Amino acid sequence: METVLTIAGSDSLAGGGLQADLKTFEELNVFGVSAITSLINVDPTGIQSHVLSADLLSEQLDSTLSQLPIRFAKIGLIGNFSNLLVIIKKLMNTDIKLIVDPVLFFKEGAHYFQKVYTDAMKSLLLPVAYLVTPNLEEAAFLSNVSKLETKDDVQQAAQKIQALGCPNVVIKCGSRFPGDTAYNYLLTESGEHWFETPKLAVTTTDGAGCTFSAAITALLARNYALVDAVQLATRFVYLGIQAGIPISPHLGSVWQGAYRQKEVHP
Ligand SMILES: Nc1ncnc2c1ncn2[C@@H]1O[C@H](COP(=O)(O)OP(=O)(O)O)[C@@H](O)[C@H]1O
Ligand SMILES: Cc1ncc(COP(=O)(O)O)c(N)n1
Repeated sequence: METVLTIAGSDSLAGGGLQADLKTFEELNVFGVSAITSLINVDPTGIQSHVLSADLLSEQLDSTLSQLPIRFAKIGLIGNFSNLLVIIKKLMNTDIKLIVDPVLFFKEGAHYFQKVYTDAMKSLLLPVAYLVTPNLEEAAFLSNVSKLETKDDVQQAAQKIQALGCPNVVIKCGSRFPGDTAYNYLLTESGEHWFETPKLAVTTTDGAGCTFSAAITALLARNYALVDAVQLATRFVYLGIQAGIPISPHLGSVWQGAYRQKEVHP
């Protein structure tokens, strides 16, 4: 069985973050290990974040990378500039393929990141990544395209993000995009693909982005082609949102077990 690594924050409500990643890995038949960057608490007042030290992150990365044959790693919430530098230092001269979920704009509440951090994400992390999976707000931020309201806007933003040095980009249009359809747009060096599902009128989308990106990571580790991995990840997260766990009138978590229950697996 393939071992995949998530470098992410902990979300105590377990919708997103490393909990979502590890559950998704388990459901998709890869063995998940983790390096924790930070602890996040989501409550009705917003998000509280506690970033772990660079030394603690470094030790976890050494432990996993030195003892396990890892070919794919997913990077979620990093939290600050020093932890971003640790990740770059440990991973850039390896053959590990990096799937980066930027986690700059949360739907669970507002959170501010320093410019030195967001600049480093653009100039240091994306150029060494294999795939980046921004949500609509992150895509607008990374591409400097102010409004993503049409499919043309999304295509243009993906091209600009690709130009930062990451060969493959998936923009998750999700609930933020106008209309009744939830789109994912994949741009690779050899072409483009749209994936779509009906938009669900539910609040159980905490963890949707993490789950989607983790599903792609697991499937790539199982040698799926990127297009097929994005296709199946779209289905996996759709079912997870549909069967999600409501927490408050505004918030609920994706349930990663939905795909196992609904689909027949050979
Ligand atoms: N309302 C929705 N209905 C159906 N699918 C959705 C909905 N919201 C999000 N998704 C799916 O969840 C994935 C994550 O999207 P999104 O919630 O925008 O990302 P993030 O969690 O990073 O903000 C999308 O790719 C999309 O497939
Ligand atoms: C530690 C952590 N990282 C990321 C998210 C966002 O999750 P999503 O964008 O998938 O809703 C989260 N809730 N917690």
